[in-house]
Amino acid sequence: MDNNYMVSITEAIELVHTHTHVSAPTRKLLLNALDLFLAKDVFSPINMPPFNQSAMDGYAVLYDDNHQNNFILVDEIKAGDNNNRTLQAGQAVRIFTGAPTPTNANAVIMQENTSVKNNILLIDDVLTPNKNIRLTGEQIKQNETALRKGEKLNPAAIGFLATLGITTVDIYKKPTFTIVVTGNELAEAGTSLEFGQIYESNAIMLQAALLKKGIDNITILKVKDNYNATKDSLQKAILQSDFVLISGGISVGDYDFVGKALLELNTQQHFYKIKQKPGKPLFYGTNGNANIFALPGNPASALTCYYIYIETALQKFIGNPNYKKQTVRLTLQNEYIKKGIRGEFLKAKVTGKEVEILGSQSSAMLNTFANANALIYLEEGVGTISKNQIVTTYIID
Ligand SMILES: Nc1nc2c(c(=O)[nH]1)N[C@H]1C(S)=C(S)[C@@H](COP(=O)(O)OP(=O)(O)OC[C@H]3O[C@@H](n4cnc5c(N)ncnc54)[C@H](O)[C@@H]3O)O[C@H]1N2
Ligand code: MOO
Repeated sequence: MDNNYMVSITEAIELVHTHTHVSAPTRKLLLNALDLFLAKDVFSPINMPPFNQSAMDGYAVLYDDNHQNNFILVDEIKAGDNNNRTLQAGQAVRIFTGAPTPTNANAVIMQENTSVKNNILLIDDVLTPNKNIRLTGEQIKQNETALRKGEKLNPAAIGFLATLGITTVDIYKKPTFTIVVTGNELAEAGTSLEFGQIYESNAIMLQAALLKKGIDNITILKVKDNYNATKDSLQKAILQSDFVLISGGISVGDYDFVGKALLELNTQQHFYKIKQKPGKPLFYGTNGNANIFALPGNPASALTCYYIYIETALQKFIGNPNYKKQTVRLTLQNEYIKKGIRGEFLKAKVTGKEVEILGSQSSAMLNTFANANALIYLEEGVGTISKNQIVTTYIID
């Protein structure tokens, strides 16, 4: 691909959808699978409930046309009792919530609607078949599908599988990330700045964004603007990670070595440069199992590209069937004068159904991004937009 060729935003998103490598399935303990997506259907190994259960504290009875109000009490069964008995018509047992009802009991009467005199149970209630009995397998039967491939394991899903006695599940594993930070001008926070230096902030920012998505296996490599050092770091990152994010060094300057090094390492380039602002010089490629994004060094560009492209790729990788980013349509609160024809992502603040474009839209500035909870998307070719216009917005969280 010609390195001056710029794809459109929609083409770039489509290429990410198409080329992102998906995770290999792996078996995990239930709790370690929280928020991950099932790689296989899960079948229930048991009936749930496994036996007819009382849903109330009261009395289990075997009633028929001749036995509706008076029953002889013959036993007591509490939760956990291994008492698998039967009744004769007209008999009742004292029973408690969660206890196994006698095999042929056909109703449980809550104790508030009963009285007992001389071992005779009197009922002030209407008897209906299986009243207050949780029947065997009524939630799920043995071998039925409990959860389907692609479902996300939220706390309820984990609880549900635990009720079936399941301890492990096959999920798509979380990716490992390496963030490669390039730039001679970058100093560590906590040290004093020499003239010409700025503090390095992209690594921790991207790390924070990934941590919010539950990604914690992140290696950070820092490299000077030197071709061989850049190439060596990229080689290492590609071999060790599912995702490689590179910050800086991707533009056209004499010391921007990232693009050249990635191609030299036989990376398959899917695009390099997008008709967008910010984040024009964004490289996306794959190499072996690695998904590679070389982000512009400007902090707001890097973070915008993260939200729009990398988060999408991440969701595809972890098997989310709905990995495509959703937008909402909101009413704009302030005018924006758009210059140029590139598509734009604007830092914005959503309140209810309204959205406000924030100041400091420069790709070098994070001061208003820090207050943003959304990115407004203006398509290529769109001109100035006015107050009360409906705009397409990505919510970032
Ligand atoms: N002749 C041209 N020059 C530039 C173009 C162009 O099309 N033609 N594009 C501009 C645009 S747009 C962007 S965005 C940048 C991207 O450049 P790089 O990705 O090569 O990034 P750097 O030059 O390394 O850095 C850009 C800027 O960001 C600061 N930076 C870099 N890394 C960090 C970091 N880890 N933490 C904080 N700040 C960082 C860096 O000091 C620069 O100020 O290229 C334009 N130039
Ligand atoms: O594309 Mo750059 O990210 O506008 O500054």
